Amino acid sequence: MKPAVDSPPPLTVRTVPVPDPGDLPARLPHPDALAWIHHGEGIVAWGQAARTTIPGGPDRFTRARAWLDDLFTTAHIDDPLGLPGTGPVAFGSFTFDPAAPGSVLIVPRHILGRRDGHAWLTTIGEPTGDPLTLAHPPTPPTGLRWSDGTLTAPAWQHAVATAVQRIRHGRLGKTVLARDLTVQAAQPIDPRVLLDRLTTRYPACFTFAVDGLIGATPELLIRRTGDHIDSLVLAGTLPRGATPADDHARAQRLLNSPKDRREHAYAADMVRDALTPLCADLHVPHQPEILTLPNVIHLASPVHGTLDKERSVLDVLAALHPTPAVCGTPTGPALDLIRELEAMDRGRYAGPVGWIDATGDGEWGIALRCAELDPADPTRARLFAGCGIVADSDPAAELAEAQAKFRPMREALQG
Ligand SMILES: C=C(O[C@H]1C=CC=C(C(=O)O)[C@@H]1O)C(=O)O
Repeated sequence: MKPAVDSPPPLTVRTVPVPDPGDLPARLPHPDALAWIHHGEGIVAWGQAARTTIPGGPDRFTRARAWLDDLFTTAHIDDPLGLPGTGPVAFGSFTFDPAAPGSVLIVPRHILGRRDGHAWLTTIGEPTGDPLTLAHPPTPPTGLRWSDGTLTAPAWQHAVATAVQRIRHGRLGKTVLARDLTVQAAQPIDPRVLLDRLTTRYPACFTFAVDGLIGATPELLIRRTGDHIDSLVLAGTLPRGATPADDHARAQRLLNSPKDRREHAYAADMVRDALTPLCADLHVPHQPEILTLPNVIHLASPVHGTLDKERSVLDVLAALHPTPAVCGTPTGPALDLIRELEAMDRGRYAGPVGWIDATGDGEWGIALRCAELDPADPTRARLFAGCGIVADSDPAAELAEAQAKFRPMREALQG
């Protein structure tokens, strides 16, 4: 069965080179923004030429791919640049829980991109005047009121303590527990303000916006460029220190912490196991390195490989999600424990988020450090943060880590 879709007529797609557009979020003409930006480069987009929602189920990535193949293979494409992200593109965001509905793919009407000295504008369907002149300055959110989400901080610490007990006495090595916060603003929250603040403050992260899910994730799940793939596995975290010397000491502590190294190894090993059958060669470092962000320090393993045959970025993504960075090890029992102890619907938090073009190239992150606007009331949003839990995790330290992971989005909202 195919996903529930409108069946659009064949797409007409035209990509043209444009002068350097400068700051990408500043070019978005209205709040209904799509974005993927890293170190100031990437794509922003608006309008909808086609859209599908994908039900939960083990075949959801295959369904997504089938829908895109139909759309892109029948499209009339004029793309003199032929770069990753030129021609037609779909933005996507999948729910964390494979059984949950709510995953979405959107093919925008207008895509503005900048990469490696090239800039382009892609228009899908009939041109609608000059979309680059439509920008209106967005208004920052005001009157913010914060509340606990599903669990209070003490209740969440209790859930962490329960997870630790289950891990010590069961066959589970690791799980990942998240909590949510809610925020209420006086007016609808404009994603462009959040994108602007996140790209400025977290340039090394992948800043994204897809259908009201906005964030800046440091974790690259998979990038495909031709037959080359990259991934950045993260797990093991400390909040930033107060001084450079303190940061240095914390980085050493992280590298030498058996608890954090174990937490990281679960994630890196799973990514290696999932990618090995898809690759002609694969490099996963033996030791993690340190990634320092403005709010936290992570253990990080950059992974690179060459695919053994033609595979879309979605095929690779299907083999990876959910990794132990957001779920645990083994996957099934870890997922069951998350469903039981978090007592909330993660929605698209911790799911894959990114873009794919007609050649199968694309970049997908794990949707972390993010907020989801309430589709029924855009003055409201839910923020999420989670932590890997292993046998020797300390609930108070995990709470402090989660607070540090909320910071990018809290501050993007607060100014
Ligand atoms: C689940 C989150 O982070 C994951 C990614 C990096 C480090 C993590 C950790 O050290 O716990 C988490 O596995 C989150 O930010 O909500």
